[in-house]
Amino acid sequence: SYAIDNQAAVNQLLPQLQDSNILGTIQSLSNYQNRFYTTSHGVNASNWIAAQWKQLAGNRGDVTVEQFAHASWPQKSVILTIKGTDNSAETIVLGGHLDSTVGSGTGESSRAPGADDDASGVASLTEVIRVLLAGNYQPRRTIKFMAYSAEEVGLRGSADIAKRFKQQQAKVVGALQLDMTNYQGDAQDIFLFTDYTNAAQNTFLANLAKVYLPSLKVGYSQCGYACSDHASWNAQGYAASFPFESSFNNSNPYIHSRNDTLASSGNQAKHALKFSQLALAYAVELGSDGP
Ligand SMILES: N[C@H](Cc1ccc(I)cc1)C(=O)NO
Ligand SMILES: [Zn+2]
Ligand SMILES: [Zn+2]
Repeated sequence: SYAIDNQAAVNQLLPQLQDSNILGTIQSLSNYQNRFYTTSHGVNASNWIAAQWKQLAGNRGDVTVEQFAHASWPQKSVILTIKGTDNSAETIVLGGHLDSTVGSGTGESSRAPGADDDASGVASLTEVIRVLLAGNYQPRRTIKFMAYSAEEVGLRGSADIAKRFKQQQAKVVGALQLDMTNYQGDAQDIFLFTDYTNAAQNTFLANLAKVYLPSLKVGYSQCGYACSDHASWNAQGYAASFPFESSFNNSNPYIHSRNDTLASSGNQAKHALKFSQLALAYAVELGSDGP
């Protein structure tokens, strides 16, 4: 059940989320020449995220960081796990993709900053990790944060991982995807996508926004195709959701080009902060449910 019954914990943690940290992470990630799944820069960016998340993990015994190696390309996905206390068999997944592209023909020397697509999503998630761990939050369910490789070439990193989880009969209660969180194309703040997602979980997210983020306007939209990694979890029968920065018609025109920079999103991360807030509420409300 999608009960909203952890106001104390969520309201204590929400104010600690800071857009300045999100901005810094987007800047660092978009400084790589590109983060394409087959280049040295792409491999380095994955290693940088793993190092950042390891730093945030500190010496918490219930937190591990691993890199998930993919068989046929060099860029690894990154997974941070906060092991649950008394309901650790049930897992919540929050993801974004770490790779970037400027379309077909992207190679070693291509300039693909990918600030919005999807450094913004990885940065939004990294700030949630920082606050959960700094606040010494201990979930009852296991929470996994994932930075996927090779999303731009067919959701390949998340497909590998979701298939592995299904093979292992993992009990994934829900998966949330953050892909493009920082370009505000519309007056509304957050758009919940209704295709390749789970309707009940989408309603839960809309309710979380109503309770915890009452000043935010929530809209709905569709991609019309499997447009990000939520579709990999959906394909394996898991409940997936995809809160997005804008409506389909007003989406960021700069993506998949060298102009997908922080400057194209107004040199700010205030829009991305909203997604950290929603993701934190989602992680704590779902993460705090017992067996
Ligand atoms: N196609 C997706 C981006 C994307 C997703 C939704 C909408 I609406 C517009 C654009 C992509 O490139 N993900 O990396
Ligand atoms: Zn993307
Ligand atoms: Zn993309």
